[in-house]
Amino acid sequence: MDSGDRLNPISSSISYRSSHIVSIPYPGRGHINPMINLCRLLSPRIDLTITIILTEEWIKLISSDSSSPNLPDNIKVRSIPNVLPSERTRGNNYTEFFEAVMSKMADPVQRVIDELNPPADIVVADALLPWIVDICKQRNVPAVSLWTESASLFFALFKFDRLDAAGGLPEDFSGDETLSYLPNVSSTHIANLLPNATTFDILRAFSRSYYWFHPAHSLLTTSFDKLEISVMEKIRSEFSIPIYQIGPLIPHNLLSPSPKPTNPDFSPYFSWLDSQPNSSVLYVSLGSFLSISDHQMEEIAMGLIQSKVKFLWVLRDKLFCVDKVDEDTGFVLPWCDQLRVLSHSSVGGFLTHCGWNSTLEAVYAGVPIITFPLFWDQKPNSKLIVDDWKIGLRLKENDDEETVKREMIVKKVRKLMDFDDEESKGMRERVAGLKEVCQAALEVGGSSQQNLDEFLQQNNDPKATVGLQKF
Ligand SMILES: O=c1ccn([C@@H]2O[C@H](COP(=O)(O)OP(=O)(O)O[C@H]3O[C@H](CO)[C@@H](O)[C@H](O)[C@H]3O)[C@@H](O)[C@H]2O)c(=O)[nH]1
Repeated sequence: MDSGDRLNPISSSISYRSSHIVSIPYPGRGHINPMINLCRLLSPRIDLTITIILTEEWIKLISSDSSSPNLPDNIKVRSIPNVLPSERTRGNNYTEFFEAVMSKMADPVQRVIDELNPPADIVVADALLPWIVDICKQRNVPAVSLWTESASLFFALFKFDRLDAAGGLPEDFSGDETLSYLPNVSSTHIANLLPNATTFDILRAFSRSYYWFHPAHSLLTTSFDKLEISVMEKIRSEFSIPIYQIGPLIPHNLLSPSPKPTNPDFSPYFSWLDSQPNSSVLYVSLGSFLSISDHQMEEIAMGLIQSKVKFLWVLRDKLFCVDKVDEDTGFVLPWCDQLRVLSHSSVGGFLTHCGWNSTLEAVYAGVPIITFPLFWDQKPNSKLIVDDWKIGLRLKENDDEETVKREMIVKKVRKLMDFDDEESKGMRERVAGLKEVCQAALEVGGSSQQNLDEFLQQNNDPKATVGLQKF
């Protein structure tokens, strides 16, 4: 993308009466989930068709997810071939995956866009897909960017890119340099944004790839108005395009009614959760694609068991020490309906890798957190959780520690789940406060709903204002 692209809005003068929205998520769970939730929110609001473009592999993965109900009739899914490394191995070589997304997805996506009938009136694409700019420009279709990470990270990358473009980063960059300009966030070592960041080429590629929101028509974020106020003010002062905080984009409207044992969607872990005392269970999930060493897994398993706190643990492939886990200890399973689990009355804590969706889901459910960030935005997210919002504890006391030992896991788990512990009580109170603000944002007339309405009104669609229903 040249510097001109950064300054010239695509089709900013077009007023579109959107009848066909084409949605293109980045091919990863943490991006597809919020994009699909956005489509679900839009679908009843205006008279439109929505087409979501996914790889064949992702279509299979989504349709096998029993916790996710069928899409409304006006949302269609179109496939592109599996031109990327498989989701099952994505975590093994993230750089290779990212490069494939940058170089191999654009052609099949534009072929699908060109086949659509009726044609696309507007494209909503993940902020990580910069090639969408040229596709939209060539077809004179407005493009909207969806940002699925924190506003703080957005601002960090913006500043990083500025510094880089102005030659402000040293040649012998080591990663030890800090990003110290984030309002409300204490300084972050750049190396902390990536695992093994001995060079910053990938960070550069990431920060460049975000830059298509300069020519975008508008920017949607999965955050909500009162969560990251000062950093959002800074972002707004730097960008001329409209920015709408419409999150969290989580399936909260699908939470009720809860599945009953007679329902085919009912899974045994709900019965197990139902049988536990209030706020007694620690929910453990370390994300959808990154792997942890076997040794670390073993320490986590033994730490959880020795803590004597009951746990529900999502383990995707390897079932560690499962033979030692019975119903009096915990419950181990490969996948769950996470938002429903976090919202269950027996869940009182969350040990998480701090993906932004998981973070927002914990805030929505009012559950305090033990942070165990692995990669990318997860370290800054952990910082927000522990230092700024003060709703969680770090699992690692020392960042240089290679493996967190079982003794530390026992200590942190017991502390978080101890209702008499003053620090833990404080965290519970603060997360309950955030929960209220978050749920209010999603209510009828709440800020996220109003912002979504404003976004729709920006399209000059006369039907856009009728959508004031609960979403
Ligand atoms: O058993 C499970 C486990 C996860 N989830 C859902 O999967 C999503 C996971 O998203 P997230 O918590 O953001 O984690 P990742 O999939 O790891 O997300 C990637 O994308 C995020 C958004 O860009 C980034 O913040 C993360 O760092 C990046 O790893 C959430 O909606 C969870 O509710 C389930 O439904 N069931």
